[in-house]
Amino acid sequence: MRGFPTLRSMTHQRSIEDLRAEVDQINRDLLTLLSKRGEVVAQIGHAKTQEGRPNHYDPAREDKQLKEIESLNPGPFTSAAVKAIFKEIFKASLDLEESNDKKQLLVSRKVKSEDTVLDIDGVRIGGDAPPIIVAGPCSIESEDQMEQTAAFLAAKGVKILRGGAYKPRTSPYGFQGMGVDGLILGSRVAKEHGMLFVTEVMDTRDVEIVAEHADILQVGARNMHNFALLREVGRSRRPVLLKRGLSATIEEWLYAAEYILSEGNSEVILCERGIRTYEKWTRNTLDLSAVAIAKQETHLPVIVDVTHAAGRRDLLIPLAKAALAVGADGIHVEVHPSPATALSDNEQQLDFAGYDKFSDSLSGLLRQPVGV
Ligand SMILES: O=C(O)C(=O)C[C@]1(C(=O)O)C=C[C@@H](O)C=C1
Repeated sequence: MRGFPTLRSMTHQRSIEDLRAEVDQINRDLLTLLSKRGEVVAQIGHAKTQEGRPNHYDPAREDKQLKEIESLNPGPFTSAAVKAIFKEIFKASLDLEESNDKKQLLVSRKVKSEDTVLDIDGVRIGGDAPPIIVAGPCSIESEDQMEQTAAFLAAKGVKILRGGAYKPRTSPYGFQGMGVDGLILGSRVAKEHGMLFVTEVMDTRDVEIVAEHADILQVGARNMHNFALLREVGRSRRPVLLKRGLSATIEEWLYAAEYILSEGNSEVILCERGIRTYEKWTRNTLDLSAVAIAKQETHLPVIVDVTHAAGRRDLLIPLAKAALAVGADGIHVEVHPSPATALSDNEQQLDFAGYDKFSDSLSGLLRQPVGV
């Protein structure tokens, strides 16, 4: 019996090898076209950046292309399959545009590969410098309080004294800080003990006066999105300690730093201080990956404020150890002679005995730069 003719006997069948060779050539052609598309799209991305459009995603443009692709689809692939492939192409194109954009950020390691090491009157921060400690009370409250704290911390080798003169309080009726008197006091006491003085500036109108008294200007978490303030501290020519915003993404934090660098001030210290999450057992959630990412993606020093991250004293030692283990260039911790009577944050500041225990536990990690 001869039976029905098979497909093979009806057509001249090409061998699998032969067909695969043709597929290989089509792949090469597709790749050439894809690369060509990528280059054109990169130019679109560049033009968008120059127009000041940081968000390159354009769903309307994608939709228009998908509609045309659907109407022209000759088969054999279904429209759904072809659309899925093109959506992947749009996604890769968008990633390309955005990564090109990031490459040009002044904070990026792609622009400056070596670590930025700050040298503020001989105090080195970042790079191969040993991790630093920034310590002091939440608020500057009195001469006695500052004098006692500075004398204690200086004797322990702490080189940077912190203290808030302007306090961003949740309630407008809470203690708002000593203002200019606090600045004068903080800077005098720090100088007397051979320390640098860091304090927060909250208002563009105060940048000049704060820069006159402080060695480092702090931009607090609540002001990380205050772009006018970021620009102003960028023009101030004082090093800036930039805290990450309460709910800021890493990208937003790095863009905030970019604002400062773009004004010509490259002396920025990033400070991770925990972010808001659903977790209630800590005041914030310390984001250690943000520290590792900021170290990887930027050339700036990164420190960790363990006090605000935890909001509780019993976690300060393990969190500081973890921060140093992931590469932090320093630790920020609040210390007060009598936390119970402090005018702000009295739940979380360390007393002197607490600080002794804290620094003893970290001593091995503080002497040597981690990873060297
Ligand atoms: O046409 C643009 O605006 C592009 O940025 C290019 C492109 C694309 O790949 O076609 C990429 C991302 C946008 O979401 C839309 C379109």
